[in-house]
Amino acid sequence: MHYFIDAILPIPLQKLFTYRITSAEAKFLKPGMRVSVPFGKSKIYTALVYRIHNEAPQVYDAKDIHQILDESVLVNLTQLKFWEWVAKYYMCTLGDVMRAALPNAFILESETIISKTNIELNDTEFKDDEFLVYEALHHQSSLKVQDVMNILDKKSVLPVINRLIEKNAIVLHEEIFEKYVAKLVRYVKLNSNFSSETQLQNLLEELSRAPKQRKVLMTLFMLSSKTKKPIKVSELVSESEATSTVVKALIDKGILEEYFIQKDRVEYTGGPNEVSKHLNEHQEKALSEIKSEFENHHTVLLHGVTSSGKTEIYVKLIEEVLQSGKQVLYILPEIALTTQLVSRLQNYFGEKVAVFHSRYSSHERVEAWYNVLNSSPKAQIVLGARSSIFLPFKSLGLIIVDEEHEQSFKQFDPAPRYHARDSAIVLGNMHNTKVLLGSATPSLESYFNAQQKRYGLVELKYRYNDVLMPEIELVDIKEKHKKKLMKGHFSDRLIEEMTESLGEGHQIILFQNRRGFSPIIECNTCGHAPQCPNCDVSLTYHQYRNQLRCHYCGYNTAMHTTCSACGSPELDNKGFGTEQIEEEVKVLFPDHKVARMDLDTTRGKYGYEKIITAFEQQEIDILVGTQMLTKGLDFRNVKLVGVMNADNMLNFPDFRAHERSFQLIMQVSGRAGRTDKRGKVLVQTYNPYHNILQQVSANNYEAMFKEQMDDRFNYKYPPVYKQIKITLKHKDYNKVEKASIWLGKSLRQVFGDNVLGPESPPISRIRNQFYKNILVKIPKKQSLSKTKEAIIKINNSFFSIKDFRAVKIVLNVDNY
Ligand SMILES: Nc1ncnc2c1ncn2[C@@H]1O[C@H](COP(=O)(O)OP(=O)(O)OP(=O)(O)O)[C@@H](O)[C@H]1O
Ligand SMILES: [Zn+2]
Repeated sequence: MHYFIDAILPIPLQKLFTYRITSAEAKFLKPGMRVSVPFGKSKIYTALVYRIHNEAPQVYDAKDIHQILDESVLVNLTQLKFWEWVAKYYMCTLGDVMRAALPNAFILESETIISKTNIELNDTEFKDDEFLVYEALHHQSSLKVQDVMNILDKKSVLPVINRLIEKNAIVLHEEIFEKYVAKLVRYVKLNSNFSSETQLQNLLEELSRAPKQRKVLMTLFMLSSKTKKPIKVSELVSESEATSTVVKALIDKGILEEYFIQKDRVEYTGGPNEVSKHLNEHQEKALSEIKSEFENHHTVLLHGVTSSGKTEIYVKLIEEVLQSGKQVLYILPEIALTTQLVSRLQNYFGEKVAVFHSRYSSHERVEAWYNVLNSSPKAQIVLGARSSIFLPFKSLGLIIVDEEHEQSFKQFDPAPRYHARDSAIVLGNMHNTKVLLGSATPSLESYFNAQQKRYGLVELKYRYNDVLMPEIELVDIKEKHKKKLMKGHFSDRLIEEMTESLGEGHQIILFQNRRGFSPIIECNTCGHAPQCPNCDVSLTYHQYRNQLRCHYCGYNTAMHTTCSACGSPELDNKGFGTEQIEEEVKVLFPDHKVARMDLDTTRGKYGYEKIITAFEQQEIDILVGTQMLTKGLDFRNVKLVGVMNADNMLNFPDFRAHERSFQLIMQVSGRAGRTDKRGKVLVQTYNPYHNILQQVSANNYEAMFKEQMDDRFNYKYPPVYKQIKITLKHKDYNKVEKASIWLGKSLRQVFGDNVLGPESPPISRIRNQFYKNILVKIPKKQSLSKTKEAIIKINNSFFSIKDFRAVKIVLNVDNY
């Protein structure tokens, strides 16, 4: 009898590949183990065993596998089932999913580049073959897998490489990552030897001969009685008018004790092993509602206003799950922005929290994988970005999707183009586990699902501490321009409020949407932006054709010379960025420190952490930023938030622009007044009567939801219709045009008017490839899987046309 495996290769192959194995290998191998296999003429890949069987392939001779790479299963059966769902739902291959799911270090291939780490290791730690490779890396900076084969004069080198990775001796080229170490601040306190009355008396007596030291000590007592916060050395020195030598003398004598805390991880907490907070009555009620909703629903949406203390509720739920010995998956939109949350959870759960993110080194990711796989106590709570849904969970007890409305849960490129929230819900189903979605501004689709009773819904309307929601004031900048009350992009009202806030020692956040750079035409006089007559979106300016175009239906018109609303000739390609705002702030408030948080300033390794920490430590008075600022950050001293221009968000050419604007403004407003005093938000706009802004200032999510849903019904957009976007790419414009017309026609024959396009996207050429988009809208009652089957069938006929074969097609399911 012959034995074979079907294997998943980490490349986009439509079918699994079959390899021959020996009967001994067949006994040992299980689905979910890795093997290395030859592919093509000379390539070697890491593949994953999917099925073991006795059926020889019909059309080719199966090759032998090279080598077995695992001693036990690396990917469990539930994961394989989940991969299958992802591949089917998002219309990609299992190889695509494998590549997204496994840390790179697990899928070595012949092209992988290997280099040495900076860690010097002892020669005795290596086996002979490992040493040869390690040695070679001292003479040349990097090696390919093929080089390693030559060095060792054998083909099966992946196990050697794997062992070297485990020993931290080598890394794969893409990843060199260091952990951020926050700047340490030096503090002092009285040594605990002097805690009793008498000891203290004796000490003061003793110090009567050292008046300077005595003064420092008395100052320390004075400061400690005034505040509960730790006392900084620098503060003590300046308050007691002493020198740091005097303080040092006291430390050397063992009278004072110096200590360090990472400033960004402390203050309001009692150290690393805090117990979870006592919930207030609203939180308590929400918690019990969540539990009762879970009795009838697999997924529950927690709609809790900003700063209502949702995180503390999650903590209570996590505690319960941990007691049952199960694992918790807590996913967040962008881990880099959530240092704050990591430390909050670590305060409560210490080592049990594992963080998983693509920016971590291969070693760390491999370690996290094994910890989860083995249900190690070190990874009972996995806090991660979207890719953490692919970890090898054995017994999930709860999935939390925080800030569920965030767009960054969706992966746009490369395949699998999955949405981590939606996939997490499916994952939860497979594990028979509850899923909690949380947000202050839920996505329309989740709220819609809650209304349809598919999800349970729990509302939490009060901020923790009963602080009122920030007061929102709309500032009409059209009016201000007319009355000459603008300085640059700042209205007199904003300057007034900023001055007052700074005077009181509070911090300020100024929000300017990154998308301000998008090519939208806006009238300088009335703020009107030309709209598409067929769709609910603004038209986009295409410079090279001097046209206004709609991205959705292809409507186009020559660029207007005057505003179609007010007739003014002052049409402007709007878009000012954070940088410009920062410059203006420097001129307006030269005595205050301003910083900027956007893609440019956070690029470095510790970009985000540095800025967030500096803002927390109040080294920055005014922080200017993009939507990065809006995500779940918890600052204590911010009282004022300024939204520089609401219009460029509202006019963004996307059917979700209004929903997004509401979410962004509500979220950034939510950063104000989180402690005791009510915060204030100023929203500058040309159009204060815009419904979205009215809904924002009334904090009326339900009204926004209702109105937007009406639009979605009328224009057949999600969540009412589903949609699949099909993108065609080729370097020859005529070819892609012809191909897209053919495809559009064929799709229309099946789906009729629910096909939009083909249409050139606003950036129609990227890296010398021309793009065309086709959108397929899918009514609720039309079967999604049948729709996909039809699309695949049409695609197959497409590729059977010789002329089109070189055109690349990208399918994006739920492309929003
Ligand atoms: N029960 C509680 N006891 C003490 N402090 C609490 C409690 N609940 C919340 N807080 C504090 O209130 C602040 C806001 O809570 P949290 O960050 O959990 O709100 P949130 O609902 O997640 O907000 P957002 O949606 O804006 O991220 C935090 O500093 C938190 O520590
Ligand atoms: Zn249109």
